[in-house]
Amino acid sequence: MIRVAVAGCAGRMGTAVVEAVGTADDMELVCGIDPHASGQGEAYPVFATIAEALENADFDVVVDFTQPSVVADNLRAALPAGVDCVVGTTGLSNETLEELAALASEETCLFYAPNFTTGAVLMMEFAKAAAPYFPEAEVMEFHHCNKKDAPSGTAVRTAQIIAEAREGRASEAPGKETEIEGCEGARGALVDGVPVHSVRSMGYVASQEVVFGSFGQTLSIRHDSWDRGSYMPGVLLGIRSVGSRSGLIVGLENFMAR
Ligand SMILES: NC(=O)C1=CN([C@@H]2O[C@H](COP(=O)(O)OP(=O)(O)OC[C@H]3O[C@@H](n4cnc5c(N)ncnc54)[C@H](OP(=O)(O)O)[C@@H]3O)[C@@H](O)[C@H]2O)C=CC1
Ligand SMILES: O=C(O)C1=N[C@H](C(=O)O)C[C@H](O)C1
Repeated sequence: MIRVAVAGCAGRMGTAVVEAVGTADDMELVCGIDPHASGQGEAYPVFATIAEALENADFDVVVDFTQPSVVADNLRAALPAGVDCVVGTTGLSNETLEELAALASEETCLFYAPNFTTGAVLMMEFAKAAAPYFPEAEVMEFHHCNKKDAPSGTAVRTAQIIAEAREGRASEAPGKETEIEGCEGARGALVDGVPVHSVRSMGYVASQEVVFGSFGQTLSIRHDSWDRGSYMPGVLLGIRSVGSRSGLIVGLENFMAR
């Protein structure tokens, strides 16, 4: 049995992870961690902080779906204690992830996936394949209005992948210099030179469209998550995979079978 703790267990994603882990035959939900969970009605122990959980419970893996402002401190506590970390919380830079991974004991794994759906992973792979053939690329992402970070982690990763595949070639489309005074932001945020546009609205869970442009043609690659259940097979795959890996691993593609 893989012994699992879920940080952010009272949140939108944490609630779904608790349920998914609870139904997996090879996993045991040891505890939740969330400062605002009541700890009363839950069928499992809940601690307010990861420090309390590490002191009072024994688990192999912590799954973190908390907030950009707290995830780094959670990892700073878990990694030196030899607990493998499966991280979905977005907002950490590659540099911070590398610094945190250096705190891990030798056999411990820090796994971060900006998106746990197979569809989004494929969207990014298709974008990587298309990028060298198109002079222009823009990323539009659409999320529920309670999301705390913008751009999304998926959009940041997609822009990085496109920039790498373009090998430094800059976009030829008119850029931020064309924004009208007082309307700055109209051309989006530049992430590694790729404009990213973030929409926040009721009605969405998470969607992203990557639009590539060339002479007389566009190519649109779109992915939609309409239910948080879409992330759960990827989260469970991450939990099952980290025990046999060590160091920093970024992206669900590292564990997906072909
Ligand atoms: N990688 C992926 O595939 C996905 C990633 N995400 C990311 O996951 C993160 C969480 O998203 P979502 O579930 O919507 O957010 P929520 O705000 O619904 O959930 C976060 C939970 O974490 C709690 N929390 C706050 N501080 C701590 C702490 N120190 N320790 C433990 N728990 C804490 C919050 O409590 P309180 O609200 O009371 O502060 C809340 O209950 C975001 O960064 C989001 O971008 C989301 C979906 C998919
Ligand atoms: O906050 C969310 O909901 C999501 N966050 C992740 C991100 O920032 O990319 C993954 C997915 O888009 C849902």
